[in-house]
Amino acid sequence: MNQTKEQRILNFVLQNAVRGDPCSVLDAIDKYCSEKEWAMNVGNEKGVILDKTVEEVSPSVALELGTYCGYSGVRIARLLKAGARLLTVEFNPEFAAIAKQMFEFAGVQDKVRLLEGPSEEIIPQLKKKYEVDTLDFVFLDHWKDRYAPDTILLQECNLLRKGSVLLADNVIIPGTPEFLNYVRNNSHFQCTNYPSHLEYMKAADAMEKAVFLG
Ligand SMILES: CCc1ncnc2c1ncn2[C@@H]1O[C@H](/C=C/CNC(=O)c2cc(-c3ccc(F)cc3)cc(O)c2O)[C@@H](O)[C@H]1O
Ligand SMILES: [Mg+2]
Repeated sequence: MNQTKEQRILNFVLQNAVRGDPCSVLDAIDKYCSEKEWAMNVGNEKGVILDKTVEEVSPSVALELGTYCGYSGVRIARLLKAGARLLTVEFNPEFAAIAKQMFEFAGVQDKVRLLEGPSEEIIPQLKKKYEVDTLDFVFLDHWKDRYAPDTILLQECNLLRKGSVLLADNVIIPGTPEFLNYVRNNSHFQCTNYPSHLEYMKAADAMEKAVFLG
């Protein structure tokens, strides 16, 4: 049976990274995806913006929408303080299986909980089923037309508190126009744009930070 690209990425990590060393896992994924096969990981340039935002927020409870192979999940989890946790949502079972192995190899599995299913089903379960009060940080990197409806759903479920930070990938390419219009024209959000580049490419991309003002 032919391997998928995501399986090839995981195998490259298993053979080239160091078990228990999250940075070596990130470096291996970036090396493979820049030299062999492009993949939609947030990458190292936008990854630094993600790192700085996570360090600034120092979240106790973080949510990621769109796990994919687990690159940004490893990136976020490696920076979490003792006792803090990352909930990451993925509805493709194959990608979820890859990401789980990625988290275990990186040694961050105790900080990460992968929730399998579509975000619109998982988000309303976070309080009761996953014992979330409010979210300190949310990384949006799933289907781009889901950013806006899920941001609204997070508010409807009372999962955001004064100061909750949303960070959205790809606001230029592929683009998230509905989300940008929503948060930038909403007095309950304070927005900041971070110009960067598409992972592993020269094309311009950007991330948008939207702080919920309560
Ligand atoms: C139903 C809600 C819902 N619930 C749960 N999981 C969900 C979900 N919707 C999606 N997923 C999973 O998230 C991941 C998808 C991520 C989608 N990301 C891009 O499309 C993207 C594209 C480019 C790019 C491509 C081609 C170019 F030419 C340029 C740029 C660059 C980027 O950084 C990108 O993130 C997959 O694992 C889905 O299974
Ligand atoms: Mg992305």
